[in-house]
Amino acid sequence: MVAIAASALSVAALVFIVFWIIKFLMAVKDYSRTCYLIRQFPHEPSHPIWGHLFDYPGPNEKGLQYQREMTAKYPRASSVWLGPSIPDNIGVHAEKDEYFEVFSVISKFALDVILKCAFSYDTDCQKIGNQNPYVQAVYALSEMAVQRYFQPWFHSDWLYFLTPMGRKFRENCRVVHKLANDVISKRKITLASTTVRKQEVKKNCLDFLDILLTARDENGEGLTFDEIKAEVDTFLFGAGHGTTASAISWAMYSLAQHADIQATCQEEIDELFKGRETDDFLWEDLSHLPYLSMCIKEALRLHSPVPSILRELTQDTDIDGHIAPKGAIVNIVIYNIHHNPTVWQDSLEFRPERFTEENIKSRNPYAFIPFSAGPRNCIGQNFAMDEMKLVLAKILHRFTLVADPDHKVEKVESLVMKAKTGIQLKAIPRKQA
Ligand code: HEM
Repeated sequence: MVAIAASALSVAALVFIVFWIIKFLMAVKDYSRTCYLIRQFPHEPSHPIWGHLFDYPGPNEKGLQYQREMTAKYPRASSVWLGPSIPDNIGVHAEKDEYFEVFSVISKFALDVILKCAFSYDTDCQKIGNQNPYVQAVYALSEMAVQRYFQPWFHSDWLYFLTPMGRKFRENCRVVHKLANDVISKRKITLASTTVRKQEVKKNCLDFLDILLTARDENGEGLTFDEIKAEVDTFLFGAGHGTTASAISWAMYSLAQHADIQATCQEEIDELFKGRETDDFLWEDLSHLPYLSMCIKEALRLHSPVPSILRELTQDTDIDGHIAPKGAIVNIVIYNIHHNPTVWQDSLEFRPERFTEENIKSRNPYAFIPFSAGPRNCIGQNFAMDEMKLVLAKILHRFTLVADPDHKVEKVESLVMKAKTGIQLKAIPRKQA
């Protein structure tokens, strides 16, 4: 009798242990999958209980192929919007002779740019600013995704969505997805019904959304609504606006800190305008700003707007004599690569001459990877470089930037590199400078 009870007890104990081992393995799997999903834009969970668990794994190869096509053709799409590409609010602060917080001004600008260039969509985030529920939701989601990432106990969807933060997250997802849905649906109708848009598409005046909606594979099949939405999300949140906002803000900060370097940029820009009647930039001007380009690259190195990326190993990999197993998630810290003392002497110094052609040639190409490297590198990098050149050239043509000497700027790693209490700069109109 005792023996039967003992063996029943050990079977129960065994079942209990196996149950917890399975639970543990599922939690580990859930964790790595969540890391992956958070790396993409955290789209709205498709199921009330399972949340993201059985959703599509972010943008697929077919979609990325279209994205690549778009970036190859982008000058035509975005040159339409070369005109107003200076952050409106800088002029307002300059008139009042006051310091302004750079991230908040530039990120609204960058959101306007990507919405306009990729989707021909006017939001005017710069004017409406934080009162716009859409802008609010975008910022809140970026913050929440980072908070969640650092709280592993919330990686499980069912627990997270029971919390007030999880519910707020979901609410914000709805706001954002409503906009994506509206933009796509409206364009579908315009494409189907207006000859003007069709002619534009024929003439190749495409924006990113046109490409997604009109592209067909070899069997004549297009992307589904959900696939298009995944691509729109990647462009808007995962990739196209926070990154550029961070890069422009930090470049402005470094230039403000180095009056001599800033002045050299201004001379280069003024030279372009000699003998011209308007101060509109031409598309060709972007290839005649070598010194400004060097400053931008040095800012990308020094501040690393995307500080780190994750990769899942598809095979056992020898890293410096240590074998990292297949399936492991590896964190590649771009910021550390950009501060490797064996490559970059005095790495915390802002020195644009590190990017003269000669210096670039003598360096390992993997020493500088702000846009990552390899087959999944940033497909928006040419667009981003042009956007940065254009906006910085426009700002420096009109203003001289000065940093607030009483404000301490401290880096804080988020999805993109930010400053703990922001960056405070003043823009002084150049005639008075
Ligand atoms: C200075 C600005 C930018 C920086 C520093 C940057 C950096 C990066 C990095 C490091 C990656 C690799 C991410 C990873 O592997 O986890 C990436 C991917 C990507 N970026 Fe950018 N990016 C910038 C601007 C943009 C812009 C403006 C767009 C869109 C117009 C864009 C679109 C993308 C897309 C779609 C991917 C995913 C590519 C893929 O998975 O194959 N990026 N970016």
